[in-house]
Amino acid sequence: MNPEKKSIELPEKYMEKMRRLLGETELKAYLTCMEEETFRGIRLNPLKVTEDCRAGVLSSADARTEEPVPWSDSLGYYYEKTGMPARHPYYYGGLYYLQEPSAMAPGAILPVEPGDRVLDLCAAPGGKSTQLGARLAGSGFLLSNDISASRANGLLKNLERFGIGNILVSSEEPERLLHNFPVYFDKILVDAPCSGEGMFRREPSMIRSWTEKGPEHYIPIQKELLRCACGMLKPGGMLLYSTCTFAEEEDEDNIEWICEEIPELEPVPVPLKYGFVQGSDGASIRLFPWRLSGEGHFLSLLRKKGSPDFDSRETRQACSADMEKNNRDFLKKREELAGFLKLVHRPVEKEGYFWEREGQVYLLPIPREKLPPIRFLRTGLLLGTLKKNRFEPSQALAMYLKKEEFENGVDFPSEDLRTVKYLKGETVEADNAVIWGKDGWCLVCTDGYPLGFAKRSRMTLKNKYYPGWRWQ
Ligand SMILES: C[S@@+](CC[C@H](N)C(=O)[O-])C[C@H]1O[C@@H](n2cnc3c(N)ncnc32)[C@H](O)[C@@H]1O
Repeated sequence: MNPEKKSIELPEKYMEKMRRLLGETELKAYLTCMEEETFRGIRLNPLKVTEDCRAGVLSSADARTEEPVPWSDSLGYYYEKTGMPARHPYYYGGLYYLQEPSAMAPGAILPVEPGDRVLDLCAAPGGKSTQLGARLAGSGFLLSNDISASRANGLLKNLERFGIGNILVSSEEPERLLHNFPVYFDKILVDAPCSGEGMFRREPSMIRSWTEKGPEHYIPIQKELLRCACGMLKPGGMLLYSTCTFAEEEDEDNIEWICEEIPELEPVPVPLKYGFVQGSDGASIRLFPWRLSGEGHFLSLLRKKGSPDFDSRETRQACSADMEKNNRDFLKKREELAGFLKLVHRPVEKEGYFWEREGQVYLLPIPREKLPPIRFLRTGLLLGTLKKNRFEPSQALAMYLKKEEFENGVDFPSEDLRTVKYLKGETVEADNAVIWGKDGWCLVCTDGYPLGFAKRSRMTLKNKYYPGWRWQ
């Protein structure tokens, strides 16, 4: 499958460890596979890609349709080294995310359901958050956090590009999150920073950083992440801990430690399918690159004993009455927004709470009073900005909508040069074959998938695509 050979030198200390973990035969298989080409994958966005257009999207993304990533909920596909899925307008339309195939497992195995409160504690750049957010299908919400503010910016862009509106994005210390969200979440992912042993083939620079900062550097960080995350988990809730390292001291040993610290936690065995290898605790799993088509990951699923609260239906009914009142009052005060929403053929006023801060209007997934004082990069879906007597819609709103959900639009074929021109920020001219509606705000699409907004005057489209999102 991977004919190209490459040579990777591994530190002796690491080799000894792997020999102990694997034994001679498996070690040989490991070393052989380290000379082969790395696996590359894309994961489709189920919020945008329907069954009937799946084949077309995959072929545009240069993906191999005959071989889905087995553990990816039928959303992941492989592509060859020569493929360039990030150089297609569909990538800009949020139709898929580029993700190493083994990294698709945690987001597929954590059993997220619509309506859940989900926390992704170490979320940037958003591979797993985009997956978890899509699984919520617009109901419940996802708090995506990363301690690095610069990385969290990229995370936000990826979530917005995927069209996920029910998000909170923060850049906070886990301890501070714990203080503000004790015993709060139904599902939590801790995709911890680690020594990265599973990434050595894909990113050989990780080998050097392993010799400088090996497992010992990461263990205390991982324990702290687990301690805080478990404190935020509700009884009956599930937590998935994952790393991209094979080191037992960062993997099973941490799980054993947290289960001793918090006796209400119990490991939930992950089914041994697809070539997964059982961890030494009998419940967790490893993905090894010589056993399956992926680079390497460790996963452990934990459950907090006790029953989930069953008041959620009542709470939701009360919430929807509050939401209606909040939004009615808001629209009375903000006629510019009310006027703009006449162009939107989707009941956004039933999908969250309108809230304004410094001229920006958001659709919050939870009432404003429930937002704790933490460092948010984003609170819900940014709908747009209130200017003097007018409302300017955001890029995030364009990505949230479907083509038919906006009154005025233009739809360029993806191979039409005007599509890339639009993505580069240029003014483009439309024609009668591709445009509908009237002058004013216009949703620019490609093959039926929204890319952003433009301001239309006759056939001229003044570009409103965000500069930070442009085609490079
Ligand atoms: C393995 S990466 C996460 C990858 C991400 N889950 C994805 O799928 O795209 C680990 C992340 O943890 C973040 N991180 C490191 N220490 C942290 C801490 N104490 N709290 C929160 N995030 C942390 C890093 O900035 C890094 O982005």
